[in-house]
Amino acid sequence: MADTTGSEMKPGLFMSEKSAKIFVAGHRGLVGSAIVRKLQESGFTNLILRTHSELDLTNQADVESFFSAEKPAYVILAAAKVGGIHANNTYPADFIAVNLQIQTNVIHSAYTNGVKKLLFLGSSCIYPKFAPQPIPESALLTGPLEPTNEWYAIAKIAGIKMCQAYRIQHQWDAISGMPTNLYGPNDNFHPENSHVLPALMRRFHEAKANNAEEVVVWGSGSPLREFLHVDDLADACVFLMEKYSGFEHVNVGSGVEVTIKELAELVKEVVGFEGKLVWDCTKPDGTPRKLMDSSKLASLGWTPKVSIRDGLRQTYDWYLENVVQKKQ
Ligand SMILES: NC(=O)C1=CN([C@@H]2O[C@H](COP(=O)(O)OP(=O)(O)OC[C@H]3O[C@@H](n4cnc5c(N)ncnc54)[C@H](OP(=O)(O)O)[C@@H]3O)[C@@H](O)[C@H]2O)C=CC1
Ligand SMILES: C[C@H]1O[C@H](OP(=O)(O)OP(=O)(O)OC[C@H]2O[C@@H](n3cnc4c(=O)[nH]c(N)nc43)[C@H](O)[C@@H]2O)[C@@H](O)[C@@H](O)C1=O
Repeated sequence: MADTTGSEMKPGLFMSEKSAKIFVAGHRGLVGSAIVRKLQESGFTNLILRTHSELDLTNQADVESFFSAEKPAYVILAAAKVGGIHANNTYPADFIAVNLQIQTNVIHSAYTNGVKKLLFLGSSCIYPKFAPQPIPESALLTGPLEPTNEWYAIAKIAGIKMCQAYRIQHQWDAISGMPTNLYGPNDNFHPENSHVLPALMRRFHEAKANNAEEVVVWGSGSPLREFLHVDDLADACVFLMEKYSGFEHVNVGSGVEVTIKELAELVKEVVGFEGKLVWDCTKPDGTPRKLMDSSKLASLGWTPKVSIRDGLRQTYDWYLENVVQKKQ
């Protein structure tokens, strides 16, 4: 029986192959665009990119044709159906079906077409609602999930397990990273379907522009969330492609958490809104806390660099230049 952890695979090839074909799935998104920036900054010259309209990753035949024609050497899977607590709670069928289809198609076709290494991205929501904090990788599947996003979480857990199954049966180098809540340029600023940070940034900006007296924030404000700037995540993804070839998924967090109330006050300050906050407790809080233990990644030698205050300022500057000014 082969080594079930696939540990015979040797990391350390990726950074030496700057002309290797790398398929970044989801390259226009928050994470995918940051990964493209990081790979280009690192000197990679042969990125294979396809927009959603050029290649619908839920279409198995089209994904197989793409891989058969392009034969990328590496794949970073940052394409998914993604949204905040309201979107997850409202469209459970889309979140489980689309994500299972995308990841199953990409992981399988990558393997059958000779990709050397694939990085799958899950999320911190894979862990039980009341997991021990900070949450170690070993907490996976040890308790009930958070109901507002369990459908998305199940899809992501299936992605981790699929990577592990291909490592066991085929000795194929598929690895999984579990990012915490992310933010930064190219985020989704949709008023209803986005995550909390971009939602508040847009809402505070519009309130300031309209001289509104108050801004509604969802929930009680008491949940805690860990945030990581997407440039740090992209750096961690390239780091994992180079340094990690292991069976278990790897948490990718900042280790810094804030309450939603503290986050709202921070965003309010960065945007410069001077009105008051009103809390809409008809909206769900979701999981009370999901601070991850990222010591496994730290032990490999990676640490985050962007502080939340600097990250918020940089993201708001980007929002003003790329969203607000474009509308004028
Ligand atoms: N944002 C966050 O806070 C976190 C994100 N993650 C994970 O990071 C990854 C990327 O998320 P993020 O960048 O935030 O998401 P985005 O929504 O910003 O980007 C997702 C990308 O996937 C593309 N996509 C979606 N469906 C399809 C499809 N059927 N075929 C082809 N492309 C498709 C989208 O294209 P288009 O927009 O044109 O449809 C988009 O470019 C996901 O795996 C997510 O689970 C993990 C933890 C936190
Ligand atoms: C990334 C990860 O995290 C997601 O879960 P989440 O962290 O609960 O997502 P969220 O950012 O939407 O909410 C965080 C908190 O913030 C509060 N909140 C206040 N006001 C707004 C608001 O205006 N919008 C939103 N979305 N939330 C708000 C909201 O009530 C909640 O208490 C998964 O869906 C899934 O995508 C996943 O894997």
